[in-house]
Amino acid sequence: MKIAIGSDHGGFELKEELKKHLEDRGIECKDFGTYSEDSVDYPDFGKKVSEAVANGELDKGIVVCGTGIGISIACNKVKGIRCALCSDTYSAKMASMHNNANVIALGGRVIGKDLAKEIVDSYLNAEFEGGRHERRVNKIMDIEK
Ligand SMILES: O=C(CO)[C@H](O)[C@H](O)COP(=O)(O)O
Repeated sequence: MKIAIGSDHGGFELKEELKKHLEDRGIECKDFGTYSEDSVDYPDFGKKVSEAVANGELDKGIVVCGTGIGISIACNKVKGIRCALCSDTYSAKMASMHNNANVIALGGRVIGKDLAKEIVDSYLNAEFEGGRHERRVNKIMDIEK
């Protein structure tokens, strides 16, 4: 599995932590920036990560801004993206099992790094259940048409 990862300045520190965590787990990452704590605009990075997932270059995405809210909104504007803002491990697991989320967003100013790593692991370790959830996800995707 290959992961696209990106953040703004508010999520930079957590993004770096998560990148290291994924690499330690042997999961390949492509970092779409930002690459410092200099102030930037989160839609630019949500768009880059989401386009890479939507076009199939990478399998899933992880995005971080200060709250996770702005970057998740931006990601969900990209066709084919289902981005879930997660602040707990149960939601992260369900984002995968029920919603087939292909990107998760985290708030670098909201959650600590250890919880963030557990959230990422819960998301990546879970699989989409399909069945009734597939029908509902298809209805979400139909809204884009
Ligand atoms: O959380 C965010 C968007 O939802 C941003 O990271 C936050 O708005 C950036 O704020 P500032 O420019 O004051 O650092």
